[in-house]
Amino acid sequence: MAFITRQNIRSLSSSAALRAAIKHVTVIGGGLMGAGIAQVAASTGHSVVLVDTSEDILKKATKGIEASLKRVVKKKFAEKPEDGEAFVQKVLKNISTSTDAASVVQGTDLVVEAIVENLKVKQDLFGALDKAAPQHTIFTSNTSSLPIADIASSTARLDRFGGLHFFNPVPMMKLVEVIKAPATSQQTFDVLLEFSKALGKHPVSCKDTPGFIVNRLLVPYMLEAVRLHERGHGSKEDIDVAMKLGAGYPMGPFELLDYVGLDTSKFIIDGWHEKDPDNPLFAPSPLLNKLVAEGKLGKKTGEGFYKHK
Ligand SMILES: CCCCCCCCCCCCC[C@H](O)CC(=O)SCCNC(=O)CCNC(=O)[C@H](O)C(C)(C)COP(=O)(O)OP(=O)(O)OC[C@H]1O[C@@H](n2cnc3c(N)ncnc32)[C@H](O)[C@@H]1OP(=O)(O)O
Ligand SMILES: NC(=O)c1ccc[n+]([C@@H]2O[C@H](COP(=O)([O-])OP(=O)(O)OC[C@H]3O[C@@H](n4cnc5c(N)ncnc54)[C@H](O)[C@@H]3O)[C@@H](O)[C@H]2O)c1
Repeated sequence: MAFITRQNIRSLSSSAALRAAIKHVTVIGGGLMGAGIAQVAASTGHSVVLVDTSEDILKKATKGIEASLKRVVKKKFAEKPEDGEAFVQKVLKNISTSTDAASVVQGTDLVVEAIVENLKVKQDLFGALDKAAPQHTIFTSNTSSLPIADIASSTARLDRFGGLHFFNPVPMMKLVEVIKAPATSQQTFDVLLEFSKALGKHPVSCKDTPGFIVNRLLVPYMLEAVRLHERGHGSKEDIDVAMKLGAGYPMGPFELLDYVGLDTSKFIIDGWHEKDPDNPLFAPSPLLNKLVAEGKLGKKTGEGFYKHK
């Protein structure tokens, strides 16, 4: 047991205060990431409103959350399945849904945006929310590849705007990249670090630099895997097996692309190509473009590089 000193009483109470700052969370976008973020926030006692553009999408998201929670409790409450079912119901009660973002943010402490990876669409959303949300509300984006400062520029709350980059699948992946843009205040950043810990995640501090930490390293690897296959130097199956058995990765690059979504992957790479058109690393991939044009977006549509049941 640690000695209780004046200093650690002070730091305990300040971290408790930072945690208490976030009770009501609005998650915008009920796709792969937004549903996972809503699930984890609700599982850790936050009151969550999940927002998307239609009731049908929200119903599908809620069903997905329930299925994922059942997988989580199967292990966690293996000895007492009835407690597991009670936990699932309690978590679901913490989540409500809406198609009207501007009205729900009026009662929220934190907005986590997880909509399509498009700068203009994100800026339009935050521009509208900035007028509706109270002064104290912190805005965050789960963007994979866009500068937080560019997204925040459509608002007048640059000091209360940061990045919270979660990883897919959110209920299983322990990391959150917490991004401090140049204008993000230290207090906002500290609240976001504490919020990530309150979710049971491990936060790392990132600057607002391209790809933050993980994607700055992961994207070039994924790009090279696709190029290697396009050059005819390896089948996608062999490349995937090689990286799993040779490098110890849980998924090969093509399996991971299907898991992330080929539309999202294309948004990321097209955005970087637009910013840096002479960089051959970011040149478009004919194979990726063809699959997206055919509506083969990966696991979420049943087919991408592979067929999924
Ligand atoms: C040239 C142009 C090319 C374009 C390239 C562009 C590249 C751009 C791509 C970059 C994308 C970046 C995206 C983003 O910004 C950052 C990311 O998120 S990157 C993705 C990070 N994620 C990973 O790397 C995942 C790797 N995979 C895994 O860790 C595991 O495979 C898995 C997903 C955890 C699944 O585990 P498995 O053992 O394989 O499979 P199981 O099904 O047995 O699951 C194990 C265990 O986990 C439980 N579980 C799995 N999923 C969920 C869930 N959603 N909810 C709840 N529980 C889940 C499952 O029940 C099992 O539990 P157990 O049975 O053990 O109790
Ligand atoms: N897929 C991944 O592995 C992954 C991982 C980390 C971060 N991200 C990032 O998270 C964000 C979302 O990715 P995703 O994979 O969940 O995408 P997704 O396509 O699965 O979901 C996006 C959701 O946003 C909704 N949406 C779009 N515009 C909206 C608006 N204006 N208002 C409300 N809802 C709107 C869509 O209807 C859709 O349900 C992107 O910025 C992406 O780069 C993705």
